[in-house]
Amino acid sequence: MNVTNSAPAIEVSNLRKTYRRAFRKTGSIALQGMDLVVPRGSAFGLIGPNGAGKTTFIKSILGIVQPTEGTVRVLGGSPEDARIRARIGYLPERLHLPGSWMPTAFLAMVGRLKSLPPDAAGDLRLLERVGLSDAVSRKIGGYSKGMRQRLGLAAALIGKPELLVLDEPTDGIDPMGRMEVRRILQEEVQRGTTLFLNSHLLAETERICDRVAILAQGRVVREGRLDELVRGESRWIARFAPGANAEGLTGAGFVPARADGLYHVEAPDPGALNAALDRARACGALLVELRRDGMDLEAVLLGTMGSEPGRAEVAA
Ligand SMILES: Nc1ncnc2c1ncn2[C@@H]1O[C@H](COP(=O)(O)OP(=O)(O)OP(=O)(O)O)[C@@H](O)[C@H]1O
Repeated sequence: MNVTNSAPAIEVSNLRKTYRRAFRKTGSIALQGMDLVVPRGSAFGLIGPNGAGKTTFIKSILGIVQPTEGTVRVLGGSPEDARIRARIGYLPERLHLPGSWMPTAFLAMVGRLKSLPPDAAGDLRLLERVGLSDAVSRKIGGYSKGMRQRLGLAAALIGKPELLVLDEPTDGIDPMGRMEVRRILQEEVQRGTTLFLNSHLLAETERICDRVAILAQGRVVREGRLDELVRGESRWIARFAPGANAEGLTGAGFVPARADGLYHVEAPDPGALNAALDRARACGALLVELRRDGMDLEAVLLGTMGSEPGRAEVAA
C-alpha cells in the first residue's frame, strides 16, 4: 500500500502561530497548540468565532503561513512540497482575480501552476459545472461577487484535487447557487475527495460535513462526528394525542415540556424507549410524534463557547 495514501488528509500537532508586529514587543497569538486529524474522505467543517484562528490554520496547512511551532502534514507530506500542493484545491476567503482576464485564461493559468497539461475543454466543463457557462466570454472584471466566487470554486476543482480546502465558499452566492455549490461539494466527496470547509454558515456546515471541529482562541475545543455532536445523548421528545392522562404519563417517566402535549423522556437505548412508550400506552396515551431531543450546530457552538476564556497577548 502507498504510505502517503493511507496517511490522514491533514494532521497537525501542537500548531502555534504568533504574528509578530514590527517594532513592537508583543505579538498576536492566532494558534496556541492546535491538534487536529482530518481523515481521508471526510467532509470536515471547521467552525468557531471571529478571530479563532480558522484562516490562519488554513494558511498553515497550505504553506502560506509559516507556523511558529508544531508539525503540519498534508496528504502525508509537507505543505511546502509543490507536488503535495498540486494535489490540493484551495478557495481562499478573499479572492484576488485578474479583472482584465477571461475566465478560461484564468483557469488555464491555475492548471499551469499545478503543472497540469492544458485542457481547454475540461476548463469549459468546469465553468459549466459551477454555473458560469453564460459568462464564459465575459471578462472577470465584470463578474458579480457570486460569479467571482463560482470562478474561484472552478479554479479549486482543477485537476481533480484529493483535498479541497474551502474558506467561506458560498460567500456572496445566492440561495439557489448555494444549493448548486452544495451539490458539487457532495459530488466531490462521493468521488473520494476530502473536503475541508471553513464557513460561518453553520446550517451549511451541518448539511455538507460529517465531522466538525470547534476552534476557539487558537485551540480545538471540540471535535467529532457531526451526528454525535448534535445528538442529545438519550433524551427524546414525545407528543401525545389531546386528552392524554398527564398523571399517568408522569408516572410512566414522561416529564411535561413547556409546549402543550409535549413530554421529555430519558431512554439510553431502544429497549428503554419502547418500554417507556408501552407504559404510556398502558395508561391510555396515544403517541402521535417522537423525535430525538437533539441540538443544531449553532446550539453546540454556543454551548461550547460559553465556557471559553478570552485570548491573551504574548510578549514576543
Ligand atoms: N497578518 C496578521 N497579522 C497580525 N495578526 C493577525 C494576522 N492575521 C490574523 N491575525 C490575528 O490572528 C487571530 C486569528 O485570526 P484568523 O483570521 O486566523 O481568525 P478567523 O477564525 O479566520 O477569523 P474570522 O472568522 O473573523 O475570519 C486574530 O486575532 C487576528 O487578529
